[in-house]
Amino acid sequence: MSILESNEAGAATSPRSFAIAHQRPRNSFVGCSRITDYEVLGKLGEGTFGEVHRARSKKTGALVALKKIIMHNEKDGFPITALREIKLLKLLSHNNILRLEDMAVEHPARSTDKRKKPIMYMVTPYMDHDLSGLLDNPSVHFTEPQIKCYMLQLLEGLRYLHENKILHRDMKAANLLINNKGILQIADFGLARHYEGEVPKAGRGGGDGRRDYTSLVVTRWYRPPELLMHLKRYTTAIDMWGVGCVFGEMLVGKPILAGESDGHQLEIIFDLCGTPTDENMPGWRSLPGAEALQPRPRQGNLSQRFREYGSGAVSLLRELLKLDWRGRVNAIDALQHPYFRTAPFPAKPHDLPSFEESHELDRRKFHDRRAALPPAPKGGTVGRGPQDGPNASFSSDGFSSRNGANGGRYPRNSRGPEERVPAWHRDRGLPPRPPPPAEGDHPDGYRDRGGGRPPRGGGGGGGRQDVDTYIPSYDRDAPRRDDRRRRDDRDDRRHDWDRRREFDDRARNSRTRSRSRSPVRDRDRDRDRDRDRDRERDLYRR
Ligand SMILES: Nc1ncnc2c1ncn2[C@@H]1O[C@H](COP(=O)(O)OP(=O)(O)OP(=O)(O)O)[C@@H](O)[C@H]1O
Repeated sequence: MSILESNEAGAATSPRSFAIAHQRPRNSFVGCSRITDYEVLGKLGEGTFGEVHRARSKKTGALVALKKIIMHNEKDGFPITALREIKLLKLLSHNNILRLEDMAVEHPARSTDKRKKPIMYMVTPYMDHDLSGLLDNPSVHFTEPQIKCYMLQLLEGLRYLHENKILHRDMKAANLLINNKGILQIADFGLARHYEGEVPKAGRGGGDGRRDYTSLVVTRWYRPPELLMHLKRYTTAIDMWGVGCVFGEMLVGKPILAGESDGHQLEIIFDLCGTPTDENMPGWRSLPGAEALQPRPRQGNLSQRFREYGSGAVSLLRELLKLDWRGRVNAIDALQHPYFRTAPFPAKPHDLPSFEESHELDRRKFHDRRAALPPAPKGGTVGRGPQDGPNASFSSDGFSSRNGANGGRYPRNSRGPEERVPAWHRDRGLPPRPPPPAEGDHPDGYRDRGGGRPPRGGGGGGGRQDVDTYIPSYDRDAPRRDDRRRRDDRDDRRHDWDRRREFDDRARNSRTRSRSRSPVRDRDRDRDRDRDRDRERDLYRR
């Protein structure tokens, strides 16, 4: 039975039946503890919600992660997005879904301001890594059996979510947590919601959507073409596209579709998957965001770009990155793909090696470590081939397969100009900081067309393709991955003016935060970004 029971018309029933249908044992959620029940050990990451800390339970001795719930606008009360995440996580029970174990409350000290509200923390088991942090660690090398093992777990988790009528809507490497027992868990349900369409069935792809949702979901690099073209009646297939991006990222060691704006994102998708046609993406022309599109005809270079990872990987990637969302493979079928039944076979989680912790904040450490490695001799990498260097495996398309995935099996035939640069000298593809949305853009992705009202109807809002709908945040000192989405688009039930206000505050803060006090450092950083941008552009032009 589905967690979210639906009536005959397919509409959601009450939260009560939602909870009744839930199988999770009662004793698996403590309820509300005090923060003093935990010993805080250090910061792991900074999300849009707030900081995430590592801690130890004083009662059980278990290591946990405490995610602080930030009240962006205190007078609005507890954020609805956090409530959604808590509600969903309390109900979910699967080995590949992060488990919410407790909520902890921190009361302000008596002497302080009486108007201060208590701070709430979500308590989840501590996971040693997030996938993007792990991929940033220059000493980590994924093997093909390992990639298969993570992929199977990811697909199992997603099959469970989709069967239970839940859309994750923020599938990305940073939201996949991995522990040193080889277990992968899907995290961050701040954007997740109940799905009211048909659950996926074997051999039937994602099917058709039944109702409209906001199209401003999913971090840009992992956002499928139908969302970039503002389809509102979307399906579970949006999460499957994200799985395809994560799969490609595990193969090459860095994000495979790192767009700099929504328009650029579509362009690089077309480079990889081909230009949409009535055959490969039926109905695309009538999507609101496709009105102004005149894409240059291309066949797509997916097979060529991923050739070195073998035909099985290419075939699965093709299924996951299908432009046609109705025909895109679902999790049930992806789990049956021959890729997982051909040698080298998937590893068992307990057979995987353990790694040094890698979280969002560790990335700075890896960044510094990579910078400290000896520079490559100019014009070549003599003595630093795949066998010699710590991560020296190169790819002809300019995407570093620095994992040396499959224990050095990859890549086979790469002999392009980029391979003259050692992998550790190549960034994982950080784009320059995109500009904030143009004046008049609404935070949920539609543009004000004079009347100031959102467009109506099945397709939702058409937006300008050169407008960013997601403002990433960067580290103070170093540019960081652009896979962190602003959180203010998370609640499609909030009023637009609330979101606008929160969005403006956030954009202002992130602008101030991103400038350091040192003009020299700012200048160097801007120069680095420009260089990275030029390099990325060159890569995409190929
Ligand atoms: N249970 C956990 N164990 C270890 N690290 C964790 C855990 N939960 C979160 N983290 C770390 O904290 C980071 C931010 O967590 P999370 O994505 O849940 O926050 P968020 O506010 O939703 O972030 P975002 O703004 O990216 O959506 C993660 O990428 C991960 O590095």
